[in-house]
Amino acid sequence: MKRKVGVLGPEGTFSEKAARRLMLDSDICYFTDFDEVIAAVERSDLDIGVVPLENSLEGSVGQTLDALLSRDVQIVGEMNLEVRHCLLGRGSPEDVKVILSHPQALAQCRGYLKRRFSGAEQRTTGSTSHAARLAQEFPEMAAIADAEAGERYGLAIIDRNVQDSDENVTRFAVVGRSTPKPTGFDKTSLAIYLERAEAGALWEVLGEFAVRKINLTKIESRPSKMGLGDYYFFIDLEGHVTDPPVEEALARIRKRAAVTKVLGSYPRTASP
Ligand SMILES: O=C(O)C(=O)C[C@]1(C(=O)O)C=C[C@@H](O)C=C1
Repeated sequence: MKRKVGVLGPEGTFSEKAARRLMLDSDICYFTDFDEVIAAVERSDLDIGVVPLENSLEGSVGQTLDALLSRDVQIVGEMNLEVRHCLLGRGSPEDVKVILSHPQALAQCRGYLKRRFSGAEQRTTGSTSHAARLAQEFPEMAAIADAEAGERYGLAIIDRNVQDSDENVTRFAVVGRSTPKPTGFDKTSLAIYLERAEAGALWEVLGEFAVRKINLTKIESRPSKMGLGDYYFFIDLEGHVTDPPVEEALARIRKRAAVTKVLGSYPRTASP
């Protein structure tokens, strides 16, 4: 039986592109946002979901991090996708009065939009392909989306490669329900909450990794939503949660931190 894979819809999103690159033989199901995808994995309505985690120009995707933290799922894989945006529409550039896209995509093209379309109104949509579907209906609207979404919705390419840098890479998480076995080339993602952030608390947590020569590939803070200045720390490290040094470090950190949640331990991609 084909695996049921959930992504942001409608057809033609970058999330779908990432999912198809990873799993050729699958049934793709479309959802309105990343939390919906992750919730469907949690309910076992899906085998897996593919959601964006972070982008090289715009940073983390907050909704994905929040859903991974609050829901009972595991990251089971990751993949990096080069994101090339096009300006798509039915008319010529002079006809464009409104530019539509997902907030992440508009932000990745901020410089271009300011330079070339400072007079146009920008409106956010649920996804890049949703923008393309809307632009199909209104000639004064143009969408920032993938060239393939343009083909699917019958739009012309007004401009190609409109992202602000060619180094525009989005890292996607593959989300499932159980932890993959160690491969010897793994990554572990954690969320840590230090209730009483005393002086040196974060330093002590990081020290547990440093003394065991565990390499961290990412650390960032995200609001706990319990008050201004109160944060969760999201940490990625090289290694599997069953590797003895990682296990030891986590056992020590659990004594110190109010929350230590393993978001997943999964094979890491060779590219950074
Ligand atoms: O709207 C889409 O096409 C998506 O899959 C979402 C998304 C994102 O939120 O990061 C995915 C990749 C790009 O970074 C831009 C948009």
